[in-house]
Amino acid sequence: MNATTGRTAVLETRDLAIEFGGIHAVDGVDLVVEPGQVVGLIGPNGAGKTTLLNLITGVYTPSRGEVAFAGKRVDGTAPYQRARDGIARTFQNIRLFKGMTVLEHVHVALESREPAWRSLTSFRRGAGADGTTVLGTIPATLTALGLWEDRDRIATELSYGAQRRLEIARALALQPRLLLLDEPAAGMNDDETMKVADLIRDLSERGLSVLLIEHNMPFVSRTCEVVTVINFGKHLMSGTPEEIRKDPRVLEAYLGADDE
Ligand SMILES: Nc1ncnc2c1ncn2[C@@H]1O[C@H](COP(=O)(O)OP(=O)(O)OP(=O)(O)O)[C@@H](O)[C@H]1O
Repeated sequence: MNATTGRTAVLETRDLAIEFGGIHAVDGVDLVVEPGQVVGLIGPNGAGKTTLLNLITGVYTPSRGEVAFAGKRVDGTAPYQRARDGIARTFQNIRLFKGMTVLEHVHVALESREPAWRSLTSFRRGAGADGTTVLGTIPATLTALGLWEDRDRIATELSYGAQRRLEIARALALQPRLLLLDEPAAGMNDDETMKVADLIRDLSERGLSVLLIEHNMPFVSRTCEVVTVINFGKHLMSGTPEEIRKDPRVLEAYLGADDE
């Protein structure tokens, strides 16, 4: 519970950590995402950003610390359970199915959303087995992502940017409360990048909470209210995009990295 707002955070990690054979990939990170907030996660290559997402989604089990989703501890639950609870994600490397159309990808996500017994008896957060997503209907979702015209095309034959947009559409079909995006703007041109940024703002205005990893600072500035910087697996600072851009600790972290 946030002492200032009195609201329960959608996501809260406390002292979250994992090590791989002596490498402290994530080392005691506290992170909060409030309802409807877009939080950016930045840091040099190898800082631990994707590993943090993998801890939040349950791909990895933490060596210490906690993950709470909507006020309830979820560390220890399986990734599929967290997805059903309302945590959806996209990946740094595009993961689409060969031979499947755009529309089929969204339908598969929709069908995986509920256990069969539950979709017969109830609906969750205003959506059941009726085909609704965060953006209303599937056509509305695909239209918002500029994919409706391409709905019958084989997904892997789309442009790289369109494939990334499809991953977001697919994640939205899970009707999440928290959307985790790993470099959503990678491979997109400037126009596509800004359209996706505006879409993310729109989603947050509809109440969706978003945690995103991104290196593209104009994109981060346009979408995120708060940015958290991690370096060597540790929380370095949090602030507005403007505060982050000016902070000497952040500049130093990036300059100190070989490949940034
Ligand atoms: N499964 C794993 N086994 C061993 N080491 C790992 C594993 N996953 C991540 N690491 C290590 O953890 C550290 C953090 O990696 P991670 O991919 O989380 O960084 P990142 O901030 O997402 O980097 P990038 O911006 O390059 O994607 C790196 O040193 C990486 O090599």
